[in-house]
Amino acid sequence: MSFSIPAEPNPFDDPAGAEQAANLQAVLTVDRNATLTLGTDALIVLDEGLVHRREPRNCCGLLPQLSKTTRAIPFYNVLWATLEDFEVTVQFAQPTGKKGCTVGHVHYTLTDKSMYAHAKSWVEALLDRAYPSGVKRRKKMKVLVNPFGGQGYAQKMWSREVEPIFAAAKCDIDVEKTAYRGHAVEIAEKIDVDAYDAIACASGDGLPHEVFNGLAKQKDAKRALKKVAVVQIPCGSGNAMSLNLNGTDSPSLAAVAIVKGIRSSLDLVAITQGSQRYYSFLSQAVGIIAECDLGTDSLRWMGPLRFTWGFLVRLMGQTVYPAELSFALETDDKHAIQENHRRFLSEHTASTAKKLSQGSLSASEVSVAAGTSNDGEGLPALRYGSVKDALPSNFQTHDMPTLGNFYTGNMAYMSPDTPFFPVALPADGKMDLITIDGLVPRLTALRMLTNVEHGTLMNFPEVNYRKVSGYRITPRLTEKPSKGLKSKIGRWLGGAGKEKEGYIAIDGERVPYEPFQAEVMEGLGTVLSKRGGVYEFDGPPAA
Ligand SMILES: Nc1ncnc2c1ncn2[C@@H]1O[C@H](COP(=O)(O)OP(=O)(O)OP(=O)(O)O)[C@@H](O)[C@H]1O
Repeated sequence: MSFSIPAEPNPFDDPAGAEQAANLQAVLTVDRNATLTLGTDALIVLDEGLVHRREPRNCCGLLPQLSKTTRAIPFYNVLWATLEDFEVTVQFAQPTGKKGCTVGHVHYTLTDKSMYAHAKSWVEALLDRAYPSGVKRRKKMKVLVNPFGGQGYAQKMWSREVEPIFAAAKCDIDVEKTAYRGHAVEIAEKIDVDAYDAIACASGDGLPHEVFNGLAKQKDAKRALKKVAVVQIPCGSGNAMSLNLNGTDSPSLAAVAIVKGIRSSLDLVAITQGSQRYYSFLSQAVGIIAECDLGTDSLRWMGPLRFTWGFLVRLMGQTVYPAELSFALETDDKHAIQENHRRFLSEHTASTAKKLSQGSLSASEVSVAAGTSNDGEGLPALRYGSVKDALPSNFQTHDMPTLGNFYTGNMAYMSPDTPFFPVALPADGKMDLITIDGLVPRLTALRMLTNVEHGTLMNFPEVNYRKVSGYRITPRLTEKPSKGLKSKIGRWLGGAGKEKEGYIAIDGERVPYEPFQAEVMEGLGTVLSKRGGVYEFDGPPAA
């Protein structure tokens, strides 16, 4: 029989002393009598040698006021730290206004050589805080640059704003320019997924779409999509992926977010159309949104305004896009959808805080990290069959002769300030489906438009907001009126043309105006994101 003595507090323990020892571990004293301290969220640099000249306020303004200089560098901004030959260097992302950052550094010499071992463990402790558990250091990345992305500025943005940040963070980079449409599909189809952590697309949303589709063509597609994260360096005209996952469309800020990115799962949507199969990560649009995205070429001179203008013209014309729509409904209770989203976000915040305090990976990250195991062969079978099959029995069908807007999203933001799908979640196994009748009063339609940026569009009774797991849409061909002054002026203003063909956009790319069927493949894709598991839009304000 054994028994244990209950733990008694040791009267010789000195908690204050232990704390002091920990504090000493956090401090590195360097030359110029400066100290580098690991604070709660930031590296604190206290350097008495750095003296500013402040506004002369003393001695009749003749003497400069001397002051100690303290600087706080958030751990999130720390890109790398080294100790080489008694030289300590910390490289970090230094903000340059609201929309960007460059690489800055602090550099000191260790004067007390006996402190070398302490300095070595201090640098490692700094790196542990800069790259907490779950954030991989020195990521290996294949960078694809679309030389035509962002009206031809993508290459410049990559080399000026992003490459120096990846280099400072010691990422292992292999760069390739895409040479033609579809090139990124081929590259991703052939890539050795074991050689990279991520494929980073210096582009708009077109290249990530191609990369997901290329990975989906690999022999061991499921594993490929789990092993390699797809990320966007926002250098295009549409940068929704970066806005949603990293909360920015600034290439340099996104670069830091990628360096610090947490692997997370992303639902992909499998689409069948004719004999084609595509994978969509962002959205599918039929009607007004697709037409504004793809059918306003005559208005290119307007720049980004062309989309809003095209939208308004169609709204005022009460343009309709008749279709038959069938879907597998998960829920259409908007109140329950918003409550569920709020609950998910607060649980995510709580589990992140717990993870940070324990320094451990969350369950979802563990499952994504497991992509290194040999757990997949091909892609999952289609639960609902293809567009060529009979409709599944759990699909409900609606005839929509006056459909104005059909928009399905897998992410919240579709462009800056437009969270069309404010309650979308990255890996909930559901698509967010919006339908709006084309004949809603014009004033209501205008009010809807102004509500999009607040994430409150879904609150309009005229807006159907559903969570679905699959759908089929069969758009009907309609000939728009081609005669008459009104229709001519309409077309000149970028309105709907007389063509029978309409527009369907999948992730912003045009596909044939033919029926298609879609279904969610839960968590099939992998991305890197700032907060891991949630988007950078926190949902509509509570009512
Ligand atoms: N070298 C190339 N020449 C022509 N097209 C290319 C090239 N490289 C990539 N593309 C195509 O450009 C398309 C748009 O790319 P991306 O989304 O990166 O840019 P973007 O600036 O947002 O452009 P867009 O407004 O046209 O979507 C993609 O479909 C891609 O296949």
